[in-house]
Amino acid sequence: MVEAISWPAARALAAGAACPSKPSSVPLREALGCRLAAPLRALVAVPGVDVSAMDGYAVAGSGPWRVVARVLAGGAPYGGALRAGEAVEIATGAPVPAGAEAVLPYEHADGDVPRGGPAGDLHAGGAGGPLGGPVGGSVGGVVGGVVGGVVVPGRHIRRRGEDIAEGAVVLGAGTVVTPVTLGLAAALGHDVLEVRPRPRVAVLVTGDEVVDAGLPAPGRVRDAIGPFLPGLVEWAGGRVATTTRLPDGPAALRAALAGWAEHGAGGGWPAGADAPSGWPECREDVVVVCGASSKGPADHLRAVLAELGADVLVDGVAVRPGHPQALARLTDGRLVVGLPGNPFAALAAALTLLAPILRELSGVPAARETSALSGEVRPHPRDTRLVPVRRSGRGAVPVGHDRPGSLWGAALADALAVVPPGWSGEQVELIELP
Ligand SMILES: Nc1nc2c(c(=O)[nH]1)N[C@H]1C(S)=C(S)[C@@H](COP(=O)(O)OP(=O)(O)OC[C@H]3O[C@@H](n4cnc5c(N)ncnc54)[C@H](O)[C@@H]3O)O[C@H]1N2
Ligand code: MOO
Repeated sequence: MVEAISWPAARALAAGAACPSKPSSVPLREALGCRLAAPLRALVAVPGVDVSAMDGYAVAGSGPWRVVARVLAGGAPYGGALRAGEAVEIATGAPVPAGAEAVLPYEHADGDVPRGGPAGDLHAGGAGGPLGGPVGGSVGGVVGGVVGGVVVPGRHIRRRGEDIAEGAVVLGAGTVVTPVTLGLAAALGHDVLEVRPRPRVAVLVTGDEVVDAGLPAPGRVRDAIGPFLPGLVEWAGGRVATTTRLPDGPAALRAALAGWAEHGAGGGWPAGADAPSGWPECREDVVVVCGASSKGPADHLRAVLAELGADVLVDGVAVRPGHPQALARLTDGRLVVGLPGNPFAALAAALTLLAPILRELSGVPAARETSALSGEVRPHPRDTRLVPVRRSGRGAVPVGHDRPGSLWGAALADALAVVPPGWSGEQVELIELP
């Protein structure tokens, strides 16, 4: 057991306690924010065939050209090869017929070309489009008609694989999946991505005085930690799988940490235990316990961890706020993070112990930033202070309202400044807030 270790040591120890998750295939939507576990390859070429880059006419040889067909994106391609002097009316993205040497956009075509919303009508394939006259008619530009103009060979034809060749590696393993990555992956034919999956987090909110909704009665407080954890966990690369309210008392906490499967033999709750209703089987990677971290009569976390034979890795951190935080490993390998009940202290502890664990498990890196600090800051002689700040042209400025029981300052802030013990004005690290 380690007593109140320094803040940097606690953060490093938390990161080192996590074993990175095994790669798995997940549907595109679920991959957002994860790291690619394998390079992303093009399963198809882009474009997949030679296509037109413009709405107009695909032409062969020199003009004028007789319009022999119309080809729409998504419609049947032109069956044969174009011969010199022939053209097909073509939509952007439609396959260019064999033999076509260039595409002549409508607006560069001479002759009796009807006007009026060519692209939209052509894409829609609707009759009444610009060239929507009867097939075989004699108006210039319609099938059977004639168009002229000047073309540059190869112009306005996107060749197969010109943007991305089939089989090309477009992103390396380790890339973080962004919304744009999902679009690219879909364009390249992927339905699933091989990623480091998001670690699953179970949240246990303790405290008989804690209520979930409405105005808290005298002596009660609204849960302010449960509501911020899912977003924080998601931001750090994980996912909150369950949030469970527990009554004060060691039995419920012990049972919840040990898991329903072990304690609910025969489907029942252990005799004498005040069982939380609907407690799901707890098989997440990390369990977060909110409250019960200190030394009061209702603070049972340490005793329960000891009973369960957990390996306590961190027992108190020299940081303000948040010093009663804890980290332990259960015998089945799951990590338990103990957050203090005071909400700003819980946030500080979540950023100290939980976020590094989730980042290590998911492989999603944290932004690193240092800054000058201006305004009044009182360093602590022995402990690191985490101070809510806003960035400004003259450095990070404390926003105040930073009592351990209140999230006001952190809600006004865009980062926490890490003020080391005995700080004397040098640049400080900023931890980004979710
Ligand atoms: N004798 C000592 N007492 C305390 C110490 C200490 O070292 N020795 N440390 C203090 C510090 S610092 C903190 S932080 C708190 C930590 O308390 P616990 O983690 O044991 O949490 P509780 O006692 O249950 O609650 C503390 C405080 O927070 C409120 N609370 C609890 N859960 C929530 C929640 N989900 N949302 C909003 N507020 C919550 C609770 O009502 C209490 O007011 O211990 C100090 N005491
Ligand atoms: O540090 Mo407690 O963690 O002050 O609120």
